[in-house]
Amino acid sequence: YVWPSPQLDALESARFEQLGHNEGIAGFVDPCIADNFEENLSGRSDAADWIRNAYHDMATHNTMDGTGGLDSSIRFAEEQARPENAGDGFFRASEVLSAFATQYISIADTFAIGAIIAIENCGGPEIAFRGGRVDAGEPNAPGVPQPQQDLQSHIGAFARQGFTQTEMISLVACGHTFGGVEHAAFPNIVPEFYDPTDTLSVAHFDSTFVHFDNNIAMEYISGTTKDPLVVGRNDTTNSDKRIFGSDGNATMASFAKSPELYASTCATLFARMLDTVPKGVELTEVITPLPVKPEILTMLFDNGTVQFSGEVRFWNMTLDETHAVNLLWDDHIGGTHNLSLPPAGVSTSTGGLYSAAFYSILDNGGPFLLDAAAGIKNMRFVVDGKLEDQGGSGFPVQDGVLYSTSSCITSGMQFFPPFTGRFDVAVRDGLNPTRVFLERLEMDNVGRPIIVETDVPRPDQPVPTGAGYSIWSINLTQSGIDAFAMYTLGAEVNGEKLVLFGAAQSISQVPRCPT
Ligand code: HEM
Repeated sequence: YVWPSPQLDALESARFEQLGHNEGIAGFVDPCIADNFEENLSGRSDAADWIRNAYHDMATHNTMDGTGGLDSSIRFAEEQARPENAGDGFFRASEVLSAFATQYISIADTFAIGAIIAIENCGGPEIAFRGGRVDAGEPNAPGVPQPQQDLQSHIGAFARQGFTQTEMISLVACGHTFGGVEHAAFPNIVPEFYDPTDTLSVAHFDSTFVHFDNNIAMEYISGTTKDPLVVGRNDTTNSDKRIFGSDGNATMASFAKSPELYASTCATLFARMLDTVPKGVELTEVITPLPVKPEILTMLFDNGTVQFSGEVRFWNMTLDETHAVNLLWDDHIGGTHNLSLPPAGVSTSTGGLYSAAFYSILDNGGPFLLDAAAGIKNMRFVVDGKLEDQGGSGFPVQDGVLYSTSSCITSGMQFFPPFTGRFDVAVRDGLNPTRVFLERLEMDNVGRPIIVETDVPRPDQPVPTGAGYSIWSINLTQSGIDAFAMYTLGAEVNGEKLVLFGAAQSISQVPRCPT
C-alpha cells in the first residue's frame, strides 16, 4: 500500500514493530514465559493465553449462517462465564490486548495481532495478517469444543467453524505446542502439584510449553507425551488423544517427522483461524511491511514557524554500520530543502527475522523549524545515495491544520481539574476546510473504541497570523473523568477527511494564558 493510510499504517506498526524501538504488544510476551498477572514461574504465560483466546473467540463461527468468528465477543463476561471458556485466560488476554485498540485497530484485530506476535516471537513461523475485524456488540452463540465431548462432536464443531478433520488435528496440534491445562480451571483433569516452578499447577501439553515446535507431535508419536488431554487419568477428557489418533496418527506422524511441514501447516491454519470472521466483515489485504515509513510525525504552529518532528523507519536495515540518511522536502512555493537525519533506534520482529532502523526527523535534537508561509508539501529520503520516494509520488505531508502553541489554559492548576482553556488551531490560508474538529478516542457502552468529534467553530473573522495561517479557537472546560482527555485534530475539505499529523493534546498540558 501507499503511505499515508491511517488504518493500514496503524495496523502495520502494531503487527510488525515488535521488540526494541517503539515496542508495543510484543513487550508483554518477551520473554515468552512472561506471565504478566502472576509470576514467571506460574506455569502459565500470556503468550499461551493469547493463542487460546483467539481460537475460542473464533470457535463460535458458523459457516452455515455466517455468525460468530473472530470479533472479540469473548471479551463479554457472559461468554467468559460459560464452561466452554473455563479459566481466566480470556479476561487476561482482553485486559492486555484491548488496551491497544484505537479507531483504526479493533479489539478483535488486537486479538489477532496478539496471537501472531505470541507465535512469531516464541519460535513460530511468520503468519499472514489482515486487519479490519469488527467488534461484536453482544455475545455469540456458544460452540467452543470441550475435552469431555466425543470425537464426532469435535469433527462436527470444526466443520461448523470451517475446518476438515485433518485440519482439526493440525490446528489442535498447532495450538497445543503452547501452554497446558490448569488445575484451577480443570480440577478434574489436573491435580495440584505444589511445585514452586509451576505455582498454578499447569500440566503442559509438551516439554517446551512456551516455544513453538513440533515437540507436541514428536512426544506424542514417541509415546513420551505428558499432554494431560492424551494421558489424563480420565479417558473421557482425553480429547487430544481421540483427535490426534483419529486418522491413525497419520497427521501427527508427518508433523513428528518434519518440523518444516508442521510450521508451514500451522502458519496457514493460524492465518485461516484468525481470518474467520462473521459474514459481511471485509478484511484488508495481507499487510506487508512498508520499506520506508514516516511515523509519529508532529507539527505545531509557533508564531510564524512550523515545528516539525517525527521519525522514519527503514525496513530490513540495522544500525550496525553507518548510513547516510537525508530528508528532502518540498515546500509550497517551489523550494526544496535538505536535512541530514540522526539514528533513533532499531526494532526487530518475527523472532529476529526482520529488523528495522529508525531515524529521527529532528534538527540538532529539537523539532525542525519550517518557515510557516513556505510550509511543507512532500518528503523524500535519500539513503546512502539512493532515493526513496514511493515510486515517484514521495511522501505527501498535510500541513493545513495544526495545533498552535498559543493554546493556553486560564483556570485549573496542573493535575488539579477542572481545567478551562482554549485550543488554538492554525488553518492554512487557501485550504478552506469545510470542517475542523477535535477527535477524542472513547469507548462505547460495550467497550468498543469510537471517535467522538467536537467541531472547532469557524471564526466569523479569521484571525490572521501573517504567516500563511489563520487561527481558529475552541474554548473547553474539562472536569471529572474527562479532565485529562486527549484530543487530536481532524479536518475535512469538501467532505473528504484529511490525513493530519500531530500529537494528541490535553487542555491540562498547555501553558497558562498570558494575563
Ligand atoms: C477440540 C478442541 C480443543 C479442546 C477440547 C481444547 C481443550 C483445551 C483445554 C482443556 C485447555 C486448558 C485450558 C486451561 O487450563 O486454562 C486448553 C488450553 C489451550 N488450548 Fe486448547 N483445545 C482445543 C483446541 C485448541 C485449538 C484449535 C487451539 C489453537 C489453535 C488451542 C489452543 C490452546 C492453548 C494455546 C492452550 C493453553 C492455554 C494456557 O496455557 O493458558 N486449543 N485447550
